[in-house]
Amino acid sequence: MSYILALDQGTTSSRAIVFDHQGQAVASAQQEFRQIFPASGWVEHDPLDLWHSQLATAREALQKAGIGARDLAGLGITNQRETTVLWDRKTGQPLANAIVWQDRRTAAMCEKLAAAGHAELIRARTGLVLDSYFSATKLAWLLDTLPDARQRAEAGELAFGTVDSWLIWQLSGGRLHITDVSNASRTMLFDIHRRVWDADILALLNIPASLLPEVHHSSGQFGLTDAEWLGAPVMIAGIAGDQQAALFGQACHQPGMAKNTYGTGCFMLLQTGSVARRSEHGLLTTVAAQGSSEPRFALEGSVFVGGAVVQWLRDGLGMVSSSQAVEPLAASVPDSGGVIFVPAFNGLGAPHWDPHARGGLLGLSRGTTQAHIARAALEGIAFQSADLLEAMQADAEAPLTELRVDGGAAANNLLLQVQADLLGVPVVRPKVLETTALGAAQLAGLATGVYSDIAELERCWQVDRIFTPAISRDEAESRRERWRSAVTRVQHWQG
Ligand SMILES: Nc1ncnc2c1ncn2[C@@H]1O[C@H](COP(=O)(O)OP(=O)(O)O)[C@@H](O)[C@H]1O
Ligand SMILES: O=P(O)(O)OC[C@H](O)CO
Repeated sequence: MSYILALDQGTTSSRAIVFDHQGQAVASAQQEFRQIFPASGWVEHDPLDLWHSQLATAREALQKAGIGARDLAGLGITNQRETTVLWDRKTGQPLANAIVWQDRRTAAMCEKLAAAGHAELIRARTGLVLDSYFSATKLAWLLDTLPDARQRAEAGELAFGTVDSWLIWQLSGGRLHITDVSNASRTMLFDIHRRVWDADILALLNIPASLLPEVHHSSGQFGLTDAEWLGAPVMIAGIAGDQQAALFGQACHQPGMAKNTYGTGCFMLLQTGSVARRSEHGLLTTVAAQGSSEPRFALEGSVFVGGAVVQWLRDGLGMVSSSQAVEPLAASVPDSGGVIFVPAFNGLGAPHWDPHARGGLLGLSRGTTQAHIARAALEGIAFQSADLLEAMQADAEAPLTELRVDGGAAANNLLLQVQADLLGVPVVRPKVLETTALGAAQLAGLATGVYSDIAELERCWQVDRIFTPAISRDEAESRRERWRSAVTRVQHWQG
């Protein structure tokens, strides 16, 4: 009974990992699913794809581990955040595709709200910048657009959830409609200080409260899955948004510790303990995963396109056959040959918050090759993260001494070396790169007695490799100046 199953429902794939009581991954499974791009700046997922791929990977991981559901002490769920699902409470069927966090269709709605003077209230209550990134305006858009949706919502027939809620609803056969504080804090509907859904913001967007899930801590015995899914009921004991789960799995429990995850996007989180610090530099205040009743907060910088730029080189341009192949290609040239790639495919997130920016490849010359573009793409990921760290350093009480990293693209050594060079602080990669799933497993393990306390989790975290800065600060600053100049050229591109 000392295994834990972590379900990690990410933007591009669903993963399931079985961890043992020492936090070692015993078996894992992964499935990619369809990305739907119905219009420029729109991104959707089919909620049933999310559920089916997640269930299939859970079954496969158990099978590979050679264990059954009865061997599990519990299950932890972590997920792409903000992505908005609306479904029928009676049939469990989604009313529409999920609107993905990257989707910008509600940018105009946000601009209207800002023009009407609501940004400050939203900032003060939710810790967030008024932006289409978050669930609130996506849900309002669904209610405005789908026939009868608002009326049916008012009649209590519909349920809203981020992906954690959606999966838990399915896993529990519709018995549980819940979420945790870290996911709730990304909806732009949640008062992070009082820890309740915010009645004023709900009224502003005309969202009926009956749609919303119950909010819990991130660790606890929340309820059992139906036996039919995994062969026996399993206790759902951990829930957290993927970035907060990664902060937890990276053992960034002490205020001042930070991690950056290089997945589809890049997400840098700084643990601020019990203090909900307000950023003066374009970052978000968010709720960290909560292992106990003590509230925990973080400062977050979110970049919309990180590893996704590599996926675009692979799938959009056919330049590489796999994401891994980008590293040798980029390393085949000593620098980007003056090319700067600003991957603002869906606008720019922190610290710029510009939904109208679009991607730009600047500094092309007749001598530019695929290798230069590949290198510029990796540098573009690192430059964006450097902008986040600069904002964080400006907001933080003490300078950061290291940055812990994880996520799919953190396997790329060249990217992490460029990152350390630009930041001027060591970049530290842990042995377990699946820190998101690990964090979810740890939250579930704390609630089910597999782990005794946070100190035990801190002892399990181990370094794989440290990347130390290898260029002068002057050199780093001059490269970043070129980057900043490129960013100004792609801002406000799409009217
Ligand atoms: N070796 C690599 N170099 C650069 N990018 C990579 C590499 N391996 C994976 N990626 C990128 O990382 C992303 C996948 O990371 P992952 O953490 O699985 O993302 P998510 O949780 O957002 O689905 C993809 O966008 C992929 O292109
Ligand atoms: O699926 P990921 O790992 O790219 O994470 C997505 C974030 O949660 C979006 O805020």
